[in-house]
Amino acid sequence: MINIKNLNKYYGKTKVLDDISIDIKKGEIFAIVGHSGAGKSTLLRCINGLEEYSDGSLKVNNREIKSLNKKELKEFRKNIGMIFQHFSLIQRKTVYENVTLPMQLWGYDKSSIDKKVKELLTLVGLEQKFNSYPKELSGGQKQRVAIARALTLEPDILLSDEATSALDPNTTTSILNLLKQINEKLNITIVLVTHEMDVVKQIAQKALLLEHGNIIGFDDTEELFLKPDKKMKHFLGENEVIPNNGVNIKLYFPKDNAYQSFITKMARELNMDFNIVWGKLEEINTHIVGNMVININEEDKKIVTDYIKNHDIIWEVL
Ligand SMILES: Nc1ncnc2c1ncn2[C@@H]1O[C@H](COP(=O)(O)OP(=O)(O)OP(=O)(O)O)[C@@H](O)[C@H]1O
Repeated sequence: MINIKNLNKYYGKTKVLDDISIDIKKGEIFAIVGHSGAGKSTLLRCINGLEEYSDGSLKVNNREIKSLNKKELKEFRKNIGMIFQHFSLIQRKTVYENVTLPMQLWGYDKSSIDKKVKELLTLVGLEQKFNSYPKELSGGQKQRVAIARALTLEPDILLSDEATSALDPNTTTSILNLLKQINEKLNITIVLVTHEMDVVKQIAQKALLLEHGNIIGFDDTEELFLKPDKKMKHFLGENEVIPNNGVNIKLYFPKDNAYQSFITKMARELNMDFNIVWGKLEEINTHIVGNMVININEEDKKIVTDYIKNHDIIWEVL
């Protein structure tokens, strides 16, 4: 659905996107992640045609964005909804009026606007707030209004630029659940920009990690977090503290495997005690994944690694 190949983007002489190649499939929830200044918003703006790109290709539904003329671009953007960190609502208009705006601009008739707006405000759980003004709403409710407004023109794609960054953790989760529901119910592809790893873990099926405009990771979310490579670990600022003596073996528990009592079974069958020196279990994209580091004596290395090799476990000696 969105195919990006060897995309470069400069501001003046500064390269802010460097050789980006990714494919985003229809119906996917895709996260673009990175620290401040990584180029996330720039990439998002290239996808909706708000920003020109220097070279490379960016196709949405098989159409090259940079070859669209003004009129085609306007039509193209109709197919893309967008939500922002600070909601971008008009303060002097009611919730209902805010949501009607895109349809009014496109000249829809009053009765279809009314039908659509009521339907969407119900979908986002704001049927009691039609006549409220933005200042009377909580942050989460404001984002719900913005989501309803972004869906009025029935887009295929919803772009979210840090849409939960101004919200507390519980409200963030409720907005992410709403986005998931929209993705499933309306089959809308969602591309979200965020600097929050928790957001990625909660919602994204696939993620792109950007650093200074370069791709440093691009994979299924579980894979990225389950077995992070050196760059990813550095990115997450995460390092296990492990003993200097003996042998440290790291075991990875992929989804659906995390609760298996592998370590206790191994201890029993090998009649050996292990020191568990580091471990983590977490929920990523509704699956539990995790890893654990055990410390063993040097002389037990062969018997333990032989045992692990005979089981369906991802592992490494650190
Ligand atoms: N209009 C512009 N003109 C010149 N430089 C720009 C412009 N917009 C962004 N940049 C630069 O491009 C780089 C990427 O910016 P971008 O906003 O895409 O990063 P980001 O990852 O979204 O960061 P943040 O999370 O802080 O919004 C930064 O170095 C920024 O200073």
